[in-house]
Amino acid sequence: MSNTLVGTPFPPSSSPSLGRPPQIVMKKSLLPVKNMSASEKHSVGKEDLVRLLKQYFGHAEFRGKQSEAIEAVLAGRDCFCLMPTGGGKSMCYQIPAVAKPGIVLVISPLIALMENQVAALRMKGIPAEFLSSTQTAQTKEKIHEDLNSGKPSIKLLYVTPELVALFGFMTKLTKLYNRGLLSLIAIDEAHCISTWGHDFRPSYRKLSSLRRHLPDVPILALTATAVPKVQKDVIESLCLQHPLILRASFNRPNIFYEVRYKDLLADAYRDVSHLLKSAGNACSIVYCFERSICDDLSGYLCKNGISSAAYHAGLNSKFRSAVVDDWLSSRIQVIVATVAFGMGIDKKDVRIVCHFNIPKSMEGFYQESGRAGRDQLPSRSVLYYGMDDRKRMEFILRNATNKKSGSSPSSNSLPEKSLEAFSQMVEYCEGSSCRRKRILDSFGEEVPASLCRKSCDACKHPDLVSKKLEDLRHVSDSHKKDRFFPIIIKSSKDAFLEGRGQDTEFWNREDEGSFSSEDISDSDDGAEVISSLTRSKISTKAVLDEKFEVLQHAEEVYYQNQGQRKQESSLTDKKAISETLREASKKRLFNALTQAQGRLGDLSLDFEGSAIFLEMDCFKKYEKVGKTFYNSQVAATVRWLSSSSHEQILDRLNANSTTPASTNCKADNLPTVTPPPDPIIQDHVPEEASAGENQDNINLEHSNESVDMRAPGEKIELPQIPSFLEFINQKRREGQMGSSVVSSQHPSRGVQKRILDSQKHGANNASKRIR
Ligand SMILES: Nc1ncnc2c1ncn2[C@@H]1O[C@H](COP(=O)(O)OP(=O)(O)OP(=O)(O)O)[C@@H](O)[C@H]1O
Ligand SMILES: [Mg+2]
Repeated sequence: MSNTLVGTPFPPSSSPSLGRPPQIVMKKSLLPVKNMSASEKHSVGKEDLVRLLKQYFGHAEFRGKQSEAIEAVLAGRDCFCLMPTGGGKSMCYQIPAVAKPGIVLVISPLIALMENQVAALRMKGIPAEFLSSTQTAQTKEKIHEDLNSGKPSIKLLYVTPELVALFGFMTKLTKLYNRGLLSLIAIDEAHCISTWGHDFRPSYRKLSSLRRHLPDVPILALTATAVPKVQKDVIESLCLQHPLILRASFNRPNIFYEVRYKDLLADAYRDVSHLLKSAGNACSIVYCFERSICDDLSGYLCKNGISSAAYHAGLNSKFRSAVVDDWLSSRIQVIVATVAFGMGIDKKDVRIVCHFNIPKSMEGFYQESGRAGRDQLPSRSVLYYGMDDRKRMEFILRNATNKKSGSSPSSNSLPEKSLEAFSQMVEYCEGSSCRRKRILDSFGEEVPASLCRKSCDACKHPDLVSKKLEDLRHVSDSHKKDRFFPIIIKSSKDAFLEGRGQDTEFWNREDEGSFSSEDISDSDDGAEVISSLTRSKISTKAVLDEKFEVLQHAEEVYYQNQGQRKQESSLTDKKAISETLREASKKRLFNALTQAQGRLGDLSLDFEGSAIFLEMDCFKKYEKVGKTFYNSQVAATVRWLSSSSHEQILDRLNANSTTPASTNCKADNLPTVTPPPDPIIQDHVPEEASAGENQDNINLEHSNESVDMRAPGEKIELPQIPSFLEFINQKRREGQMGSSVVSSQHPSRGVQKRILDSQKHGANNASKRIR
């Protein structure tokens, strides 16, 4: 064994606890890296490395390009390592950590990922630590103490890119570097640095300063998903110098690829349930693009005897951790998740990865489906393709603003880039050729179709797949003719415009962390994309909404300052509109539509889509106000459906559609009728009021919508929005008059009432019924 090989410095510990590095007995003193000669750097022989692999990790030999990568970095060379999901990239920096003196700095995007790896390493007796805001000050202090000591015991230090960007931490790293203690910088999931990648994280961009601050330390960039453009971007951004570029094949021969067509299935949920049941108790992941679908589908699976749980960023972190623990330890079989789940999860026996909605890019799809079969045993990837999902995704990608791409010069064409990437997924689903070849082609890997060996549906059952695609085309054609398409498109669009897109996490992996700006990326945030989209597209309504929001916020701050924080938060909870309530409302509206169909004859409607749309309408108006108003609005809509005419219903559904599709479909044939009013808050309206009688109604949230619907010349004055000062002064006056208690219990109603009052005076003809 060579002199520089660390040997067996870490006696394996059976139960090392996090935050307490195991006692380390160093056989040799650590030599500062900078003091090593070039020949010494090369001196760790291949047999030594295999020995360490066996000793610490129990593996007999290196896989793929592992040994090349390890040898390169041990020789002090930069390396770009492209290996498939589950290919064993972590080993490329873990072996150097035990083979070489000094500390390996690992930059990793997720805290969960770091925690997992650190725990696993410590179980193997390798001193590893991570730094994040989730740790106690005491733990962090211990780590820093160790780093500052003469002979740090830590061999691998995991940190987030956000931490590296902090001046204070960079200073610490520079000190370690100057003492010759930094042996390697490993950047995991390195594709996150590129705006061309599917998972861009602005914080990764800041890693470009590493080379400047720590010039002599070799950098190892690792990823499973980098198309040539991304590869170039990563290498340039990290300033890698003459890196060794290692590319292992992306082929995952043990995964069978299949596409199922939702539009040809009677019930997609039932199909998923059958699929999972057919695999016995196999461990599986189902990816959905919305939180509500995760909840809903998981509930359905549970009802059908499959142990499953939902996982998404809308659940609190304790609950999510419990779900992951249960799933990792096989207490639950299926995890139904958004893309917030999975990066870095190393569960070997996942047998099925199912995409219930089409992913936004081939890279994402490859990475997610690649979580199947990490043990190299036969596994399946099943993608459920639906035309509505496709349209929805296209709409979202087209409208995603460039904000996400930060200040990168190449950021101007983000929507085009995204759409281009998405088109590969559509081709994957709608094509009849080998799925495996399509995946590999998209990564620039040219392979013959024979490589597949009938391990995708297109190669195994070519006639069946062709037949399905033919059927799909028929359905698609008749869909265009018969279905009330605008509703679906409108509802999905509105979901985004009105902020519901926060439930959609296709781009939003890192919100899994949700700890602090140090730990997660701060600008790659779906909500931001949505809000800028909202601003640009519905500016008129947004002006009113925004003011209302500012007032609400001011009011909240005011009361918080008055020491009423507790009362306020319990009020917020009470006002919250839960997903369960929303689902129940959809069902009510669906039933009302069915009854309207019974009353009026053929409505030619997609009832489910229409119910979703109407519910969304109620939700978007009253999301911020609370569930009482929302419930009233749903009830009013149900009543309105029970008394409206055929034309009024169609008109209401169609009038709100602004997509081009609306002009292609039924809208053209509809008679021009006076648009019916939106059903509005009718708490104060007699039950028997007809839709026609509601015409004069106006309410706060859609007063400007109502203006649009009126005949030209019929003007409605918008309510006066009080200034912040006016608002606060009035609150004070109310307080002096003893009315603050009432207002504080319903702060937003307080504002609302005043606006409604001014509306009453200002728009006489429009506000008759409000009180
Ligand atoms: N040489 C090897 N022989 C056998 N198993 C190995 C070898 N190297 C790594 N593994 C195992 O392969 C699994 C995947 O390793 P790892 O998590 O490093 O993959 P990865 O390439 O980082 O995947 P991902 O892209 O999903 O993060 C681990 O369970 C690891 O123990
Ligand atoms: Mg990995």
